[in-house]
Amino acid sequence: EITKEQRALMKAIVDAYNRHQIPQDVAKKLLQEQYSPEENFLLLTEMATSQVQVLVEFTKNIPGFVSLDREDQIALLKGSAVEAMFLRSAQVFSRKMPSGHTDVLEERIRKSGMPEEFMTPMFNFYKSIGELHMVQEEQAILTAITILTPDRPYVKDHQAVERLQESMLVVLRKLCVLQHPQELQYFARLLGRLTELRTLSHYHAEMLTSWRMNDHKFTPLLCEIWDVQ
Ligand SMILES: CC(C)c1onc(-c2c(Cl)cccc2Cl)c1COc1ccc(-c2ccc3c(C(=O)O)csc3c2)cc1
Repeated sequence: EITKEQRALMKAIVDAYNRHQIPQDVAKKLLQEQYSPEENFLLLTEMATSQVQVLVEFTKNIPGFVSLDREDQIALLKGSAVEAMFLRSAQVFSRKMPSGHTDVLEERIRKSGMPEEFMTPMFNFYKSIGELHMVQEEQAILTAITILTPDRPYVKDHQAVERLQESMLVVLRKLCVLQHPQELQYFARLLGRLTELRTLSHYHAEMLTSWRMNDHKFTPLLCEIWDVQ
């Protein structure tokens, strides 16, 4: 019962999601570089910077996004970047990466000078995403839904964003019923992860502050999207 235009919407989002990925040479660095807190932090910074670039390209391909008010587009990207990156890196964790990327990413995050108290919620989230066994379409649409969240700071035209998010929520709900017929509450569980993402995003803001305290440097792109420095 997915309509023609809903299928077109889903295809556009999934194609954009697959088209825009971290370049292999950047991802491969996870395996190559040394292990020291400084080296790990630098690598993670490079990953995040590359991921933000990928995220911007993906977002521009979400049907209707570029027709939104320009300033609202920026507000949505800034407000959702961390959450979208948690979703993306969570999928890296749950996907048994070839050549052991997964534990390498965990290893580097654990030894990057990140304050201990953020590790537990972060890795609990990664585990809870892994347990969902999301198909690629669900991952792509859930990321788009996260980006098109109307109540981000400084968004002016709530309505316009809500309309776009609404149409994607409808598609996601139908997809969940089709992909996970046994699990009646699967869609509700997926949305529950979005709530968890908000909490992680608040933790992340504190993490940034504590990193800046012991003067960790970020790239210009990250400074801009996270309003630091
Ligand atoms: C500035 C830096 C220290 C930082 O601050 N907070 C976070 C941060 C952390 Cl530590 C966790 C979650 C979110 C953020 Cl922003 C980070 C690191 O952010 C990352 C963002 C994205 C990846 C990431 C994505 C995709 C892929 C793929 C793939 O797609 O094939 C293969 S390898 C890989 C790696 C890793 C780390």
